[in-house]
Amino acid sequence: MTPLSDDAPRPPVPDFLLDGPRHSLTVAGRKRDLPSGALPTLAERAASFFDSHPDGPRLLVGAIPYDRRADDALFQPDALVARRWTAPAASGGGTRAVRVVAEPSGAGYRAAVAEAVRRIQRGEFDKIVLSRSLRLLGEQPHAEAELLARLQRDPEATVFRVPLPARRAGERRRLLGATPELLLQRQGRQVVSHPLAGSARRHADTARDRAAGAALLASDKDRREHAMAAEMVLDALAPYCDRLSAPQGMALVSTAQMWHLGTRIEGRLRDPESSCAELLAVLHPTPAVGGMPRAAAEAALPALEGYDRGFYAGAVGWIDGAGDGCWYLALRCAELLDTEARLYAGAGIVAGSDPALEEAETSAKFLAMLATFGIDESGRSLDNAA
Ligand SMILES: C=C(O[C@H]1C=CC=C(C(=O)O)[C@@H]1O)C(=O)O
Repeated sequence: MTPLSDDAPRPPVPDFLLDGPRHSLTVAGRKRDLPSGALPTLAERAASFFDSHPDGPRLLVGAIPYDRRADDALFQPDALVARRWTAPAASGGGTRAVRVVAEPSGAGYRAAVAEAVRRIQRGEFDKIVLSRSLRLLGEQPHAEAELLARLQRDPEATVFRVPLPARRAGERRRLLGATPELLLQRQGRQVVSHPLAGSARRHADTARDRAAGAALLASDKDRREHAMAAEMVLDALAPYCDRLSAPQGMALVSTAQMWHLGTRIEGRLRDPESSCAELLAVLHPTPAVGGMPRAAAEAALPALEGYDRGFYAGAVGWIDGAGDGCWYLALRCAELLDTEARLYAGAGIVAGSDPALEEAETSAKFLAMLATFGIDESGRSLDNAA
């Protein structure tokens, strides 16, 4: 990738940020947008972009939406910021009053899960990830720097902030969150993907927390849910690799709030010309966010969820002129508009899934993001919690 420049400005809120235990990138300024398009055309658009703009940086950052046919949002930055971004000291802005509107309602979500389980029993598909959303309606714009600083408190998650295309004149739209899941990293001939699926809420009490992790690792439902995601990633990468393995097998992965089942997959590309964008087009969406088989789950998803996911469960990251790149799934996130934030969380549904437990799992996945707003799921301030 383009070398870092130490004199690049350090913005109060970066134009694009990816900051986690294994990868970190901050950029300032937006030089040019990549003409948008669907994921299968990304590799071709990126190649022609770098050909026609040799001035650099040879880097594109941004987001791809959940729907692989919908337009992505990538841009070439003015500069890379050398130092790790942390919120400016006096960013201020604590908890603000917000009203929480669940879309769908809890009952609506449980009904969708029950319907998905019936369809799985009928053999329409084996797995589908169903999400629900919470709209946080406030009276003042959200303090973005403060939200990002709070997200950065979890050392296991990768914090991201990315601007999204406006849907109407004057709209300021961006996505921020703290994701646990690496979709794809390509560095030279090395590729890594770390699919997660199967989840349990963590606990403050150490013994209870360990027991929750151990129960997850032993859960047949969660292991089946996970295996479908890991196998699809292995199958998708296999034709591109001359070596491909999951050295540690299925293992526990944690964030501050959640346990997950994860399989770290590492491979070596057969053809050094296979670019990150080309591989993304094959991988996305994996059954960690979509379903299995992909086409049947995709066809059922819009009616079961009742909304367009937009960039939630898409991916955020970068690609460069050498074909390298690094992309994380856009999970545990909020789409910020002026005074509104929309949060999303999903859960993998397989045979035997229980609607109430899946709803509880999505509530647990909302915890990290809600805590950054200082509220619980019903909008009560955490500062006043007994
Ligand atoms: C779809 C989400 O999580 C995915 C990642 C990890 C575990 C998952 C699960 O157990 O269902 C999901 O596949 C989300 O956080 O919205």
